[in-house]
Amino acid sequence: MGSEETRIWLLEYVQRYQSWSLDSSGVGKALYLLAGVIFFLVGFYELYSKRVERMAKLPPGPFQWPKFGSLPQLMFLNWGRRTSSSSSSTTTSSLRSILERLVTQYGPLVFLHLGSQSFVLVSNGEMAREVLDVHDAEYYFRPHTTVAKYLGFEFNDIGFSTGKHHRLVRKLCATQLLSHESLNKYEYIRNEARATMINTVWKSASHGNVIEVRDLVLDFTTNVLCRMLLSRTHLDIANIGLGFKQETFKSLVQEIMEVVGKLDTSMFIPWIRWLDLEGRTIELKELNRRLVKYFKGVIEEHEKSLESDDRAHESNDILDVLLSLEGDDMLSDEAIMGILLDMVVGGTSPSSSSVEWALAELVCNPVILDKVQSELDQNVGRDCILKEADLPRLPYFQAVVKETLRLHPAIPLSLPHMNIVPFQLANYELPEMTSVIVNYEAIGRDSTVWQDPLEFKPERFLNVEISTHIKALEVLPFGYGRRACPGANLGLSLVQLALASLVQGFDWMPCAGQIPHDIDLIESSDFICFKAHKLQLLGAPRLAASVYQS
Ligand code: HEM
Repeated sequence: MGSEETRIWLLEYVQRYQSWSLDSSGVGKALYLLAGVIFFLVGFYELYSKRVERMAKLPPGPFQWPKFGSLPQLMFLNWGRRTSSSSSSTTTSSLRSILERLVTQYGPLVFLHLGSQSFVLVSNGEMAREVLDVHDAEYYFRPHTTVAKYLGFEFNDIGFSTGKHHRLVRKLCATQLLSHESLNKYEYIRNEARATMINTVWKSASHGNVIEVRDLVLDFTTNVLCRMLLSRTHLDIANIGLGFKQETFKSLVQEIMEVVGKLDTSMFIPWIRWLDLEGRTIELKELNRRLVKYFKGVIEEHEKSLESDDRAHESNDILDVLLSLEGDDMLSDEAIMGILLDMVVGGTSPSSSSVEWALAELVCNPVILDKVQSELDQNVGRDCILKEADLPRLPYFQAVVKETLRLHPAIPLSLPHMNIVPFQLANYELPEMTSVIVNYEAIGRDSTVWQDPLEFKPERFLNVEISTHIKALEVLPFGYGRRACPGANLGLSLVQLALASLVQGFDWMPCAGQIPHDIDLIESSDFICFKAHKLQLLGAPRLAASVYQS
């Protein structure tokens, strides 16, 4: 085609096009539509290719829908179904069985985008080391959730605070509140609370009553913690003249556990938080109001008592210590309330759940129970109840405790460990504000580390120090790094003292009509992993009557 011909063809073409575009018969509209579709597709391709590029750098995980991420799939997975493990009667909760499925499908690092929140689930020791050890400083932040605001007293407690304040309260825990000296100082409280517990079981057992192990041990741990912290048992709380009707700290803590355990939509879609669809914010505000009322009363009482001459130089309980801090260490009322609450919640339930699991495993495995009792008889005898100083001389009993903490970690999933800037994890790039959840339960049950991981076999800890396994990040019942449990030593003392005393003091058997095999080991799906059904047992005293009455 010559240039003149081309010019004419183009003119004709433009004229035809102009007539189309001016034509209202529909062809023009169709062209506009087509242009729109092309524009949209090009835009979508651009966006999608960037998304694919971005996602290629993320750990593997289920498909993400725009805006909702993987929420729809997780919601439609069968939350109620329980999966029985093949090699033991241990049964995982529905939530954790879903996570288990994700781990099987995608491996030890799973990326989940839920609503607008990013999560990474870490399920083996090697990956946990990256988060809790190598890059601990980058991953120790916590997201600012509604729970953190109201139960962390505006992020001033231990578990939800960060930065300078977190460093200060952790130092206080290590050097004063939960130090070895402090634990020694309060040994008499543990012994007195233990005596009450043993006496309660003895009375119930003499009447042939069924014993609810969880309630019993929760009473013991709450008594110890409340006395250490506030010099009062939880049962006193209704009497402090604050207008509470039969409010006990135990019931408050129970309510807290229930609210914390609930999943709510605004966790994943924060911009609908103001709607408070599930009414959770109202619940949390109300709990905060009652806690503040309670704690303020106790703080005032302690302040008055400290001002009086006789106690000014003598700190008796942990609240006294907190109120006596001076200079840079001085804490606000919010921080004091946060520390007290963290210690009661963190200290009571995990210790009680560990004792309940241990006793359930022992009754299910009578041969192991027998060995523990023989060891106690040989080393302590039957004329007196054991002392804490006897515990290091009971290696088989110690192995039972360690095995319980491995197989049934009280806190199976960590709180979120968050990075505030984008960060590299293994070969992946995690966007900022990703919440890393460490799956402590999966780490302790990793079949590449532990033989028969779902079997209760204390023998595996007989000749190996648990600290060796902890250093290798193969079992982490108390977490690791900056966010590791500050109350690990106290927790361990409570579990050991309660369990050893119950096993030395009584023979334990299932309720009438049951055999050991009937005791289920189904886990609850709560933040603290209790048995799904409370352990009910019959006890028979094995020591002289005078031991239970002292
Ligand atoms: C058997 C008993 C206990 C177990 C199994 C246990 C377990 C744990 C675990 C696994 C964590 C780390 C969570 C994470 O990685 O985010 C933790 C943190 C914590 N625990 Fe414990 N704990 C026990 C007893 C206690 C006691 C007795 C106290 C206090 C008196 C306590 C107070 C805390 C606090 C305040 C945190 C948060 C630490 C922080 O974020 O800096 N725990 N606990």
